[in-house]
Amino acid sequence: MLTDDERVRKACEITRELKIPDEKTLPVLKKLLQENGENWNLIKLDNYTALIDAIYSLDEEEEEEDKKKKKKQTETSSNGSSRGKSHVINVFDSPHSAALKKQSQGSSNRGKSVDSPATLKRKYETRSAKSGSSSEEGVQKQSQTSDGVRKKRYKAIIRDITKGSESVEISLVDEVGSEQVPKFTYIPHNIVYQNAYLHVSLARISDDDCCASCNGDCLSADFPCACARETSGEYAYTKEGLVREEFLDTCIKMKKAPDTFSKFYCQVCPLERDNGKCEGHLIRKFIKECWRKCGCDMMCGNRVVQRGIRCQLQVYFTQEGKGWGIRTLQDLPKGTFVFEYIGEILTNTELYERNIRSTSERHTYPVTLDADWGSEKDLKDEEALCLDATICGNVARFVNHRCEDANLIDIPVQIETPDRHYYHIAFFTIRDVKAMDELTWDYLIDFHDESHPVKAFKCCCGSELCRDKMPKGKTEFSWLIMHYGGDICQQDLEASREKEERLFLLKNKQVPKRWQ
Ligand SMILES: C[S@@+](CC[C@H](N)C(=O)[O-])C[C@H]1O[C@@H](n2cnc3c(N)ncnc32)[C@H](O)[C@@H]1O
Repeated sequence: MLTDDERVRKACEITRELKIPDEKTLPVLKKLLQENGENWNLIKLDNYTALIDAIYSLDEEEEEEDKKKKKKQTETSSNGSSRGKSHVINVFDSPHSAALKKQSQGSSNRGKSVDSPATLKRKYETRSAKSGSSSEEGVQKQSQTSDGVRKKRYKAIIRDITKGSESVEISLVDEVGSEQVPKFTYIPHNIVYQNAYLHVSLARISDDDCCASCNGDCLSADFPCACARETSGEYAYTKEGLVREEFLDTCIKMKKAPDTFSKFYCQVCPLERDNGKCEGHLIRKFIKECWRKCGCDMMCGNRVVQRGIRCQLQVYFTQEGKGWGIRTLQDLPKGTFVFEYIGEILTNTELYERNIRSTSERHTYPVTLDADWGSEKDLKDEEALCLDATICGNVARFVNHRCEDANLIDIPVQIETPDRHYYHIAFFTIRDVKAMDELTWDYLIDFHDESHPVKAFKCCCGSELCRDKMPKGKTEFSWLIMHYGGDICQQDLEASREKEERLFLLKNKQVPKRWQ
């Protein structure tokens, strides 16, 4: 662990490499630290991008001031003799004058006070999350006027895409430097678009569905409260705020080997508009958090998702052709809650109509809320719900797909209503994740499904088990075996229940000896 002095020294070493003197670095650094609640992680981010940007912004302003001064001098002298005018230009253009100018800038810096945090923030925040054309010009102009060094450095485009609506700031950076900033409105909570009907009311929460007599932290009580009943009498979370391993592993297994779990089949499926033939909806495991009628407090260990994002995250432009993605800026242990998928709550009909109207959107952002359709009678199109983060959403709208070995899983979470027609989609880490790793989710796309009305994107996930790279006609199972080797006989393949079990093991690289 470095001391503050060592951190400052390190920051100066970096800026000195860019020929920035310490007397310029230090006051800016001080202001940035004040502004960010002494958060060194943000300062160090992407090799001190925020710091370097703030220093350059200061330079830009000074250059601007210099230009104005020069202009004024020129104007004044043009009112006098023309010799005076050329003299001013010559002095500023000679090598000697450049050195003089540098010196005078240095001294003016020492005398000059650094911008207030608010101004620095404004400079650094070159655009708001909802971009307009003028801010886009700003980004382009920046790259045109940059010198060689500046072109290479990372450009932080948005300091906080959440616009202060989350308890952590989430920056957006573009290391490639050529991408348009995404256009969407950041919302930290789901919101009904128009027709969706959410059965949320206090009257629906019966005594059995809450823990009115609890106090403080339910996880510290001697016995699990009513809210743990949903998860077999044990809370889904540990005291450290992570999803319990056993619960998490069952959820993972459910995703990877769905055919070994119960499914609900609609008679006429709202998702299969054309032929209506239902492919089955998994009856998922839910987490149930304490809520309004419960007696515990907000810091109760059984309230994790509802407290919102706590991890340090960043949106960045991926190099592999996936567009924008999300990475973690800190190590995350297995079972950490990362974010919820937030968007507009639409009925299936509304989504369908929206999709018909939409012009060629490169990326898509809807997720169906079908984790417990089995608990209701057949749902109609105008009842079935989904979340669409295309226009309004949170950071989760940037989560990219990865085949088979993604590091996040979505788990349905019941919070304000026992009725699972509406619920929250929360993302947790499946394994330990290292700082700067991209956070990914397996969208479970079948890349070879030609009957699907929406053509899947060309997958660039980079996974060894990429299903898009799987040769056409190969079953997923044989593709995995091809990858890991093994002499599985046809009978093995046919033993379908076990097959799913084996698929799960193969995907987790736990291939039993006899199969290798
Ligand atoms: C929910 S968005 C994810 C954020 C998106 N990358 C962006 O720039 O806004 C889903 C879209 O991202 C792109 N995408 C996600 N994962 C991908 C992958 N593995 N390969 C290629 N494109 C991917 C696809 O265009 C997809 O429709």
